[in-house]
Amino acid sequence: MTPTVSASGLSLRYGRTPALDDVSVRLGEGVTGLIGPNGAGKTTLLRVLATAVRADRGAFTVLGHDPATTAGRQNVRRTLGYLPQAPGFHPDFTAFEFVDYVAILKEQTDRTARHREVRRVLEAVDLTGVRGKRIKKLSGGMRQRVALAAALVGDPGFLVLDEPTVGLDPEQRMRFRELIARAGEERTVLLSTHQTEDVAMLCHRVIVMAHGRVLFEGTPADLAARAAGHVWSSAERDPAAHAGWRTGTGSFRNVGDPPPGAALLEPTLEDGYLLTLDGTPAEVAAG
Ligand SMILES: Nc1ncnc2c1ncn2[C@@H]1O[C@H](COP(=O)(O)OP(=O)(O)OP(=O)(O)O)[C@@H](O)[C@H]1O
Repeated sequence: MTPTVSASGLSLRYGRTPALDDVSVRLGEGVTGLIGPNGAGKTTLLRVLATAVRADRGAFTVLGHDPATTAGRQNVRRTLGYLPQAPGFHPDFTAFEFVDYVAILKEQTDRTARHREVRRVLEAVDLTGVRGKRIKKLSGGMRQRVALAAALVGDPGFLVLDEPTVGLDPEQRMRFRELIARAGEERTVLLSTHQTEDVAMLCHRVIVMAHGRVLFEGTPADLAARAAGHVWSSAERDPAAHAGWRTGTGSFRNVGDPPPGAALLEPTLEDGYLLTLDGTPAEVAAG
């Protein structure tokens, strides 16, 4: 992987809380998923990389630009599309007006070229038909697409998406995944999510964070493989399992250290994630 975004030793404290604790990551073209429990530091990492907040320590570069200098920071911002966790829409704006407003903030001063760009990004997220509608009248899924369109203005090389699939129904989520996959074809996308399914279906790399630290960085297959030999089925709940639940077939699926002779199951990414959070030694997969 040729890294397009590299961060090393990022640390940031809020009072006594280490939101980021010596975080080093490398991203390449395509979609990288960032998963971790509430308070893991995902949003903080995205905000640092989006130059919305500065780390106390550490450094990073985005497509060769170093935000440590004013000029470098400006270049990082020019190459960036950011979809924050709670996009601040003006509800009376139409979809077109909102994206146009973002395009103005992104220094697109030529009105004709800017409007062409606004139409392009709204088309890219399939919102052409409702571009004149007020945002308050759009569904949650459509609003998320307006926010994605705004992030895509100017064709940024680095797209930062903070939990973009939250609150979407399964069909909307599927459509949104399609759009993100398309967006990731020729650029670097970092996507924070609580859905291991988003990662399994969409991401070529995955980073697991907890307590401000990176616990795993590698491919989704590497993460699933961490649980090989640690997932088994049983007729009754196995008290030795770290986690276990009754499945639709009535048998239990257990994750942890199996008893001798257990009926081992093929691990999923979610199994690997659960075991990683459960204190498996921190590991960074090669590549
Ligand atoms: N502005 C802030 N002021 C004080 N503490 C903060 C601030 N932002 C984040 N924190 C704390 O930093 C830690 C990391 O928070 P962060 O929002 O980055 O986690 P997260 O992984 O994005 O969580 P979630 O999945 O719930 O969005 C948490 O303990 C949080 O309470």
